[in-house]
Amino acid sequence: MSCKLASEKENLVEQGNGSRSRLPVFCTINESKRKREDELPEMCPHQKWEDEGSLLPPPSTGPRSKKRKSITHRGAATLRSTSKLVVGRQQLRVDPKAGRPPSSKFSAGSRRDLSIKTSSSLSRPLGNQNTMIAKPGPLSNVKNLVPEKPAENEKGKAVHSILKKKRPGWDTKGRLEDLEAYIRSLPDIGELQKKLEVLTSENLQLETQSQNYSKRTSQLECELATEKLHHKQSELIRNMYESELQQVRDELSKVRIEHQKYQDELAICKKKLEKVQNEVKILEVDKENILLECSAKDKTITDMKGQLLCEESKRRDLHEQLQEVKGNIRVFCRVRPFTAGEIQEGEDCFDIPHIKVPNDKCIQITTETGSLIGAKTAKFNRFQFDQVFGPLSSQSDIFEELSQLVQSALDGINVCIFAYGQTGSGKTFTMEGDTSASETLGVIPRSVKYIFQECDRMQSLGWSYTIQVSYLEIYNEKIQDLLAPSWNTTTKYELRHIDNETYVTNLTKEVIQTEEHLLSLVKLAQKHRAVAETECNEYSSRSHSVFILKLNGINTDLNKTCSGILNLVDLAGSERAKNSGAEGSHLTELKNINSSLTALSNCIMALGNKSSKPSLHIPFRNSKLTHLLQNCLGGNCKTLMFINVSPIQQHAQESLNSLRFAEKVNATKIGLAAKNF
Ligand SMILES: Nc1ncnc2c1ncn2[C@@H]1O[C@H](COP(=O)(O)OP(=O)(O)OP(=O)(O)O)[C@@H](O)[C@H]1O
Repeated sequence: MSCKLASEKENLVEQGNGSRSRLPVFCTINESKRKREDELPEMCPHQKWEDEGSLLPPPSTGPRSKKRKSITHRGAATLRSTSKLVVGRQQLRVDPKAGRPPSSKFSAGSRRDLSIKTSSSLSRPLGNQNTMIAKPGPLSNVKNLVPEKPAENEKGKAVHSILKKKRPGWDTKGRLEDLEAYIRSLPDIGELQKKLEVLTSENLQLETQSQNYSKRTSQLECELATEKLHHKQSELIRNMYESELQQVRDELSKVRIEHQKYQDELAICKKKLEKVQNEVKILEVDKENILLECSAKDKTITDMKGQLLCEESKRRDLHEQLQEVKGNIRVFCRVRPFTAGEIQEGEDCFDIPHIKVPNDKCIQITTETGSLIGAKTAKFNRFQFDQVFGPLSSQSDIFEELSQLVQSALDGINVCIFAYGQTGSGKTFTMEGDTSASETLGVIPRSVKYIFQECDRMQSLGWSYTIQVSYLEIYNEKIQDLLAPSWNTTTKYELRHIDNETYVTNLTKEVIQTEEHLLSLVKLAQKHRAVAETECNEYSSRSHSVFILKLNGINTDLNKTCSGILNLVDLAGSERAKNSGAEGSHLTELKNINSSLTALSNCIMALGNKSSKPSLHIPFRNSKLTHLLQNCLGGNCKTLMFINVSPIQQHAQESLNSLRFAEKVNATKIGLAAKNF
């Protein structure tokens, strides 16, 4: 029984244009014959196979198949555009469509080999199949080359039917007939050749076309690659620009927001500006009104200033008249309290048993006098003065009464204020005070403060002042400068007279601008005194200190000047030499002190008598003190004598002496004070 070997194996067939087409190869074999063939002894396998009338060799298996394979290779067929069918030594062109050689007859050689060859150049083994039928490939021309299935045309059907016939081995003729019939059924080889030629030419055209297409394809691919590159570049650039654009857009949106913000602020500012401008307009109107008011007020001020000057002039006149009434020489009495060291614990420092101040103009000192029978009797010594200050009186109480005299000095009058009394009676406390506290400041710092205040007030009236200070001491009739940069006793200070004015040679004159400046000068003076104290015991008690303030005023509006001198004198202790029991240098000191105090007393007395006796000589030059103060004593000056009284019982007699001296001074009437204009 013959069977079809599942032989639809596909083979690749190269075509003219280089492409490949898969061709199925059919292989049929009569299996029963093959069995029989295997059973045949010593037969040439070709012979056997040919004898059985089969065109195709059986599938190759084992040693036999190798032989067949060789046959097959010899007869191997590779379908190309041109195919040849070789039968024996005859080559027949095969028309694959017709499936038969052009001639229906062909002779078989002694060795009846059957093989199908393709053009040698492209031939390639198709495997061990014996029969091949090319199936239609992708090209239409190739389709024509491949014969249809034998069963699909008439001739093929006939061949098939012939081949299917069972011929006995011995029926050689029959088998030949079958073969001839089969050959006849094959297509016309000439036609096939023509078709092959056409196909070859078409194939060449197609190859050329294909090459052109390939070139064009590679060219296009190149262009495409370039285009792609350009496209990619453009894309990159676009991306870059898009990114930049985005950034710019972001920035723009930010700027727009900022711009909006600024516009809002600008609008607010504009509103504010408008408001301020309106306010400015209102203010300008106000300003004009105020300027008008100011000019009106200026006129009023000028008028008032004139009035004030008149009033000031009247005030000065009235002040002078008042001072006149009060007297150009006045006496104030001050009783100091006990110091802490002078009383027992629990005792009242203000309670002084032997001194009483019945009113502000009277003082009573009780002294004891011995009688003949030995019993002591109390004697009440009463004195009347312009003002009496008890132990409770403060520094400010004192200055309140004094300030009018300081004002006189500012008005251009020479003023002398003396502190007279025994040692320790409170002279220095009254004149300088304790500079550690404002309440305990004495006459000197308070006068300066008052002068500065008055200078400010007078400035509004057109007055400007210069304040010049000198501070000296007279010890044993010798002048010492307390404001010298350093304490020295070698410098000579002499009294001179120029233009009716007394001055001291080499004396320091400090122009002071502030109170502080003055206080620093007071401290310097205290320092010099302390040095002098170490050189000479109780120096300050035995010297007269003179604080001199020269006040020079100028009023350019009134074209006036004024010059006044304020002398604040802390006199030396007024102890009587015979009572003190002093000897030697101390006695000399006391004598000098007493002679100068007597000279002062004499001068004051003489000044008092001068009104009735104009030719009366005033002994100013009897002491350095009166010589120095001669221009500040007398008719054109004002004098205030402070009598300081000690609270100590043992000092009562000395106190009485001071009070009696003061009483005499108080009784003196000096002529009218004259202004230094
Ligand atoms: N009014 C007073 N209130 C309180 N203490 C006073 C008063 N007066 C003077 N003293 C005190 O009494 C003491 C003596 O005073 P002060 O030194 O002023 O006397 P003095 O007369 O100047 O003496 P001297 O002649 O020795 O200089 C001082 O301790 C002083 O502080």
